Amino acid sequence: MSQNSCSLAFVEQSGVLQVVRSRTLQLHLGPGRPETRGVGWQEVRDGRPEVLRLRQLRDCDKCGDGERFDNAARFSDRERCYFVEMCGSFGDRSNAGDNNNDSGFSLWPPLLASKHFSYGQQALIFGPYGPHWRNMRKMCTSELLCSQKISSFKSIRKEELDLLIESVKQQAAASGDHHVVNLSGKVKSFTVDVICRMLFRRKYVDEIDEIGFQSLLREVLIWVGTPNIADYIPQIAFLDPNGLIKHMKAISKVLDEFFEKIIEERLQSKDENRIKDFVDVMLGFMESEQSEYRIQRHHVKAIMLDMLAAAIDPVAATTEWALSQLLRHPRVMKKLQKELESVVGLDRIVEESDMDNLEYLELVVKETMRLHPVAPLLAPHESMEDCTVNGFHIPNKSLILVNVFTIGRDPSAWNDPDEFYPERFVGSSIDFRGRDFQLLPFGSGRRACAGIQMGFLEVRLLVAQLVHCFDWELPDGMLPNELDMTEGFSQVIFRANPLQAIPTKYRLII
Ligand code: HEM
Repeated sequence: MSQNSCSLAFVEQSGVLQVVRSRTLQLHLGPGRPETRGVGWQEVRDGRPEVLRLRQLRDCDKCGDGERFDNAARFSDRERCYFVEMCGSFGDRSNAGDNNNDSGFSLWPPLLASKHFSYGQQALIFGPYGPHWRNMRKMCTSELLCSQKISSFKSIRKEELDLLIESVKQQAAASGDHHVVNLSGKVKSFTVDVICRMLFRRKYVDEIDEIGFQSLLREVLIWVGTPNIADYIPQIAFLDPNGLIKHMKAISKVLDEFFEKIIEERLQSKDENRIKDFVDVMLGFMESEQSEYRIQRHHVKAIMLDMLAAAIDPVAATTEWALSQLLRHPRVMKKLQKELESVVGLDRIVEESDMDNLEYLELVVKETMRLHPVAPLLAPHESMEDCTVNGFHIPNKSLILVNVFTIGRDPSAWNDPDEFYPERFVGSSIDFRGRDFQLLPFGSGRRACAGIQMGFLEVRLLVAQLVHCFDWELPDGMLPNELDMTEGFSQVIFRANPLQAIPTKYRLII
């Protein structure tokens, strides 16, 4: 019998697991849907129950495939895992009694991938909570992802949106009324190009770049998401048991050379008049003695990689799901188009300044993020101190997985939870910024998404432009309710198959 199953047997026989289960069931039953809510919090003293639990969840919820959850389960060598399915149990910042666990859950478990792709956990994502992380987080939120900086890149977003709309128009014109557009691909290209221009002012396209930039990024995300035996058993990491470390080292070397080239070019050219991109801003801090941000060259590179990893897929996936839901719900699509007609008209394109007046658009995006949180278990968190949640003791160094997918479909929190119905938010104060625990697409607390403002803006812009400029139809006479909504696997939950649709009419009169 392996050591793991031995300890499991001991735990089962000694009744510890049972006690924990029944105590959990009696006292802490989560409000999750019946088929998944066996426990609100589950304590696991061995890896296997956790893996089982995640598999059950996958089977019941269909919110991703096995690999996704195997990834989460790879930390199962840890002594304990807590699986959060309860609204109101995670990161409550109200300081109300024992629900204030934000500081307790601010760590991310150290993975080997984070060592190789984060310059030894020197960046924001993967960075251990502490003074350096706080300094990096402050720099990112106050200097790079703040409102002022984001709006300084307005012209970039406009240029890229114009290019997107023009390319759809041209494709449609070239092949008549029935040209099928790969909306997923278009949206993804937009997000890549925008973040590249914000970061280092250039677009990197596979065909023209010898490194194959997008492929490289894809590789990083794949390796970060691939279960690594060395994460289970750190003692054998030096043997590189499934060869991942060798691959990660090779990719991080190529990336490092790429980032070095960008930094060198930048240090050589001193054009003071241009709008400062993220690299300019960070190099400015690096060179300044007075800067409050203690940052060195490897931090600049680590943040570049963070931004590329964090800004592309979540925006692309959320937009893809929003457009899919609109195609499945012609009533909602028409209502959104009506709003765009009345707020913007048909004689000009949507501008960023219109966003605040497009209330229904906001509801559509909120409802999309409720049903399709692109990180359904968020990132794995780790407790950094003993704490108590709803009377349940969580020891230090426990893995915390928050099932925002189930929370977003919890029937005790939402009427008709599986329905796509944006109107449910009319007159409701529920927001997605981490204070309302029914809706946590960006996480909550100190480790919540640092790019909420930019992400929310980009998703609304993309959806608004595509729906304002064109009428859409599904290919091959497919009916709206026949559109496949199966989720695929990646670090972020995209559609399993790209979203394809036909732009049947250009609606604007310009
Ligand atoms: C709709 C778009 C987006 C969604 C749904 C989203 C969602 C998330 C989620 C769920 C997390 C993990 C939170 C946790 O585990 O508690 C996260 C982290 C993060 N996101 Fe986003 N994100 C989006 C867009 C962006 C954008 C555009 C950026 C900008 C670069 C960004 C930057 C980050 C960063 C830096 C972190 C790590 C924060 C930390 O560890 O302190 N995100 N995001």
